[in-house]
Amino acid sequence: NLVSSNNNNMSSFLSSSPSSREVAGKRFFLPEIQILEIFLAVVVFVTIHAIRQRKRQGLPVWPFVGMLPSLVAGLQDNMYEWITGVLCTQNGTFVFKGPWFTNLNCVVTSDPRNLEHLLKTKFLNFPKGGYFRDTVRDLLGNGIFNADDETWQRQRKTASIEFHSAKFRNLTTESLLELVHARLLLVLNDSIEKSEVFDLQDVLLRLTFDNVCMIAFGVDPGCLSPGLPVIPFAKAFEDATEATLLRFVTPTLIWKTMRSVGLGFEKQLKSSIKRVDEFADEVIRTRKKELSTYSPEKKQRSDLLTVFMGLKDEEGKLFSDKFLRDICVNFILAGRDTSSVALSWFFWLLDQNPAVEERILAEICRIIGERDKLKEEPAKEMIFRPEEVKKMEYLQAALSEALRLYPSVPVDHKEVVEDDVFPDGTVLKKGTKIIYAIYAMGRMEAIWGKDSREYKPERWLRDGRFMSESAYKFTAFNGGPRLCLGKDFAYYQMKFVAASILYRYRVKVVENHPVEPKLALTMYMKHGLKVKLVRRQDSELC
Ligand code: HEM
Repeated sequence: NLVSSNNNNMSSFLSSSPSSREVAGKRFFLPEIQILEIFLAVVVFVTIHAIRQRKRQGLPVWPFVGMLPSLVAGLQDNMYEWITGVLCTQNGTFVFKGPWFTNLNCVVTSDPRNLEHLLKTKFLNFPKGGYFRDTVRDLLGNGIFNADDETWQRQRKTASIEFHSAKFRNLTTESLLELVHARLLLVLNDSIEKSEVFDLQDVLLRLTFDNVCMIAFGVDPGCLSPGLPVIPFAKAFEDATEATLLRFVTPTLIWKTMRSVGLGFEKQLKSSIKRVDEFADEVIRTRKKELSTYSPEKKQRSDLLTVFMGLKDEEGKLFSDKFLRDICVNFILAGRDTSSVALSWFFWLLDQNPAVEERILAEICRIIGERDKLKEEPAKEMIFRPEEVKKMEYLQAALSEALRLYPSVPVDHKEVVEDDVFPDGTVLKKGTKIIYAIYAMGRMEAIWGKDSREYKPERWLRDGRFMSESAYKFTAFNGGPRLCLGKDFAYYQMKFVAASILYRYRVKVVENHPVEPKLALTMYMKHGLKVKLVRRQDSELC
């Protein structure tokens, strides 16, 4: 019946007059036109609604994908600047809404009051959390960087005692002196003799990698050597951190599946971690042998591995080899690149601010001038002494100012354990991820005043003396109980390296060399820092 009635309709349509055909045609197309109209109306409504959300939430919120389109657009350029822009319009905090099917929802903040709440006042309510731990566990195990609660506390306490001991301070100053005078200056001299342009960031990364390995493992991998060789352990470490980073931008289910079948970057991660582990196992095995027999080095060793090997856990047992490996790998990660990227941005800023460079040189000359007053024999080679480095307060201000504008760790994160409310009124639900935007904090007028984007070391000085800022306003070294353990050492390292270079050379950045941050957990210069050195004339000094 249905078929015949349809056929009847069709034949009457074909045999009818043009006017009745038009009417029937209109009737035939009407539903499609209506669907189109409704669709357009919905699109217009959703677009207007999404764009109106921008005022309230900082970014348009789209159905299904939330704020993802804005994030993708932000990623095309400088993502840190994009976050800064949104935070400025939202008075320092906004809630990022990710796509429905992902776990990208988070609260982003740069408000110092919230930072104090997060890092100090309610410290226990904001651990690194399960998501972070799961994502980096293969590389970092249960090391300090990745641990919360007692596991973290135990390592923090022991490492903190060690970092403040005289023996450890000697290790750090002597290893640095050796690296700068026997290696760095030779490489730099070589570049002058060959009149070569080179990547200063790469050279500095090699220096700090060797240095932190000497501190953590008591072993020098030799990355900073003539010819700048590729060192398998350093390469494996770099590959492992890069592949781990990819997990943060891949849905958990996908990278876990890739890991279980050994696919793509997960395959590379597995093999890099294996190479890191082989190196660590070899060092641990050799050290155990050395410590079990008499050796003259045994007494002098004060690296972290040797210190932790002599300690026992809460059950009175020696730490397992795996735990010793985790401790060392975590310290290498923490101290590997942070000081070198900070120094790279510092040298780039100096190139643009010659007046600051002049003031640093004047300070160095004044400090070493005190040697003349004590009628000391002029040294064959100028080696700065720890007490002289400490007196370089303008240099410390210039480095802090570089870290304010280019913090080595541009964003960091926490997870909420129990429902809470930020001092600015933002409601935090259990399980929410919190991103604190350290880069944005360094550039906000609300925090640093109208000249927030200018490079002005003077803002750190009161009556010519360096004055540190609140860790919740200048968050480059984190704050509260998880304040960077290597902060004092990092300043010493950066000051010693910067003064040793600047005293001997002018560092000229190659004209038109592109400078922009790389999107990574550490703020590397994406294209390195290509420079040429010019030897300083005696007339420039003092
Ligand atoms: C300019 C240089 C440095 C900067 C800007 C810096 C910054 C930071 C930041 C932001 C954190 C917190 C990370 C987090 O919890 O997610 C941190 C933690 C840490 N840093 Fe540094 N760091 C620097 C150099 C160093 C060095 C040279 C070492 C060691 C030799 C070091 C050792 C550590 C350790 C062990 C932690 C973990 C502390 C904990 O969780 O209790 N840092 N650092």
